[in-house]
Amino acid sequence: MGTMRFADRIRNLFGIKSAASEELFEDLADLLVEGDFGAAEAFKTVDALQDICRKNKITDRDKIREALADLLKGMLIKKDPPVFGSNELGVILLLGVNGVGKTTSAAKLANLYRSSAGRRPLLAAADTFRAAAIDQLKIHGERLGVRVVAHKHGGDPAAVVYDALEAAVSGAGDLIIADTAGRMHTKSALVEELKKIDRIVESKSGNSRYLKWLVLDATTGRNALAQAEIFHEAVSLDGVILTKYDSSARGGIAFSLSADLRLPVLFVCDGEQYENIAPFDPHRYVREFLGAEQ
Ligand SMILES: Nc1nc2c(ncn2[C@@H]2O[C@H](COP(=O)(O)OP(=O)(O)OP(=O)(O)O)[C@@H](O)[C@H]2O)c(=O)[nH]1
Repeated sequence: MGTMRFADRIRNLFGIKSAASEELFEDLADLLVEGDFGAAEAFKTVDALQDICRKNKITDRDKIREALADLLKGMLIKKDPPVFGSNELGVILLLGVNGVGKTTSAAKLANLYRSSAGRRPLLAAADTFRAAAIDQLKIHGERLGVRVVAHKHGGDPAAVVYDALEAAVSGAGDLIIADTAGRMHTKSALVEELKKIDRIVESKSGNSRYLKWLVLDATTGRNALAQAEIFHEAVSLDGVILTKYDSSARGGIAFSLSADLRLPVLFVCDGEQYENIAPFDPHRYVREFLGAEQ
């Protein structure tokens, strides 16, 4: 992405004092591609922007930027995070490759839903492939005072979720947040395992509200979209959590997730602390993407 932050470059592009030219739109298309847009989508967006500018006789760069902001906002699927009913059991399966921040996000969600919605979360350590993942979730559980349902390393992850469901039904909690494996011996083994967990939760969750969220590292660019495609195809996702949004290397993956996969971003995480999670705010996301000052 070069040495200059993407947001700074976008800001520079619109900061030039001359009137808009064909070149501005060409540079913008290039920048959008660097900001995690697919090439086709970047050109489509810039074409639409040029149309709007022509129709409305907009030539001022500030006004073009405003039109772009509206266009980008319109691309994003807006979906509020779920509010669970008072007698409703929620089951959230967190998916994603290793290192994206799944375990941390599970802990953040447990903390958030407990403090803001009065839920009684249960963490389920369904990444049994990596011993450290189980330990890490247990540490979060101890720190937060949240019960962690775990089996031994190498155990059956579907059985862990099953146990968490039994525990919840017998009164131990009303929101299961399950951490799953991000890596196995092969990609197909991982996909098969996730499908199996999905089948079991689907069949055992009865009247509960079962949701599948993918955790994506906002700094991994188009690679994040490739991950989303694989997981979405395997288990049909309900939404995305974007992590590491505090990094300057973040791009605009939410646009492609909306445009290509019709997947909403539900939460954005911007740090390692439990409080560093917030519902996705399209307005703010677009502002920051376009290099607005914080
Ligand atoms: N800066 C920043 N760091 C984060 C964020 N979320 C998670 N991390 C860090 O990213 C690293 C990986 O997070 P984990 O939660 O262990 O990731 P995981 O996806 O569970 O990965 P595995 O346990 O390896 O499967 C940790 O050092 C986290 O503290 C975030 O929003 N911002």
